[in-house]
Parts: sequence; structure tokens; C-alpha cells
Amino acid sequence: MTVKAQNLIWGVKRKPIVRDVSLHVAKGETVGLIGPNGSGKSSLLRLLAGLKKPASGTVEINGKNIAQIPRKALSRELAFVQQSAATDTNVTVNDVIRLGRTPHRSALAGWTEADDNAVNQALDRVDMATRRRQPWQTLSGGERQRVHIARALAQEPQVMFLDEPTNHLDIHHQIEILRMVRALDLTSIIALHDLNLAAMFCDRIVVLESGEIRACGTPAEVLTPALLRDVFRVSAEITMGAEDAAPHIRFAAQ
Ligand SMILES: Nc1ncnc2c1ncn2[C@@H]1O[C@H](COP(=O)(O)OP(=O)(O)OP(=O)(O)O)[C@@H](O)[C@H]1O
Repeated sequence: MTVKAQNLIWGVKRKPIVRDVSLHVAKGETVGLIGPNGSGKSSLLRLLAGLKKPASGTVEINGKNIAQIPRKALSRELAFVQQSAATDTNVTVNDVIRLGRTPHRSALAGWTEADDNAVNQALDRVDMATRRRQPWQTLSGGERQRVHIARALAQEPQVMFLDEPTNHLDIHHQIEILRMVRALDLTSIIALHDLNLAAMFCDRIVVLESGEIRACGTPAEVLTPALLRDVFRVSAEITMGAEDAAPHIRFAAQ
């Protein structure tokens, strides 16, 4: 599914937070959203996913304006993995992931084999199949994060929005989760702080600065020493990978 944002504007009181953002994401693309703290990444993701209403501008998923799609129908198409999402404490891993099936179920229908398959697959994908009975409150931060990703996968969306999904994860699981998201046959937009991971796993990168798109393109086009200096205020050297390998950023200590 394609995602198309046109002239999105959103703010709080008199403070503009997302300023005239237009963006087109192709079907199957993995797009990284990077930018300094407070640049508007989470706000933009929430606008794109229909969790916030823009002051003006539109978001279309596969050509349909999301403002006109009922919430439940929208939840069958797109999933959102929040930054450290809260979950009811008195539940198991399995319970949390089953919630991902809610948009696919009607009030009268029972739990189906398709629901079971989606939950089992999601558990396998995040490497949590052996933990399905574990109480949520006993999980580590990284395990909770993986369970939230599994809940989104159980939703079987066509578009996935992930807000810093690698927070709390060890390096193995950071790479595993991003590799998996990229390999899924869906469109994904991921807010990330680790620029090298963004370069490794994203087809394109969008750079936000003070709520505006500062740059947009392939990792090699976007991640230049000048942009890193101007937007992130760091000195860095970029080593270009051979053929289609990702560029690698080496940050200077000062
Ligand atoms: N509901 C709100 N009320 C007031 N200010 C808000 C609200 N939501 C976001 N902001 C402000 O908007 C700015 C952008 O926030 P946002 O969370 O979108 O940034 P971000 O790029 O995701 O940041 P980070 O990298 O720190 O997670 C911040 O200055 C934040 O304080």
C-alpha cells in the first residue's frame, strides 16, 4: 500500500510542530524517519497513522483519505508500534499479542484458526514463542518491545508505523527486528535514532528538522557530513559501502 501525505500541518496552541510536510511512500518501501530530539518524528508518524488529526493537509493510504476510513477498517490496514507503549499489567504475552487480532474480529465471531496462526507466526517472528505464558509484568524492556511488535504483526497490516522500535533492544535484536520488518511484504515507516541502522535497513531516509523535511532520499544521498553537521550538530566521516552496501557513519569524538 502507498502512503501519501500532502501539506500536513499540526501544532499545539501557537507552536507549530509539523510544518507543511509532504511525503510519498511507495508500496513495499521501508522509509526511515530521522531527526534530532523534538524534531517532530513521533508527531508526524501519528498524523500519518491517523492517530492525530492534522490542522490541515491530508494523508492517503492507497489513494483513500484516512480521515474518511472508519477506525476499525483502518486498523486492518495499518499498525502502529509506539515508543514504550503501556499495557495492562495482569496479562500474559499471549494475551497482548491476541489483541492484535481485534480489528479482524466481529462481535459475534469466535476465535478462528486464522487468528491462532497469526498469533503463532507473530510470536515466532520476534523469537518469543517459548514465552507465550509469561506474565507481561515480568518481561524485560526489550522483551516487551518485541511483544509489542508481535502484536502489530498479528494485526497483519499492510502498512506499519514504528516509533523507535529498537529502543531497549540489544544489538542482536535491533538488527533482527529491522531485518524482519524490511523483509516483510509491507510498507513501513520507522522513526529511528541510530543513523547507521537507518542506513542499513531503509530504502529511503527522511530527515526532519524543526517539523520540516530537511532532506529525503537514499541513505547515500541523505547521510552526508554536511547534513550531519547542520542537522545533528556532529562531525562525522562517511564510508561508502561497495556496490549496494549501506554507507557507514563514523562519528568524531569532538
Ligand atoms: N501534545 C503536545 N503538546 C505540547 N507539545 C507537544 C505535544 N506533542 C509534541 N509536542 C512537542 O512537539 C515537539 C516534537 O515532538 P515529537 O515527540 O514529535 O518529536 P520527536 O522527533 O519524536 O522527538 P524524540 O526524538 O525526542 O522522540 C517536541 O518539542 C514536543 O515537546
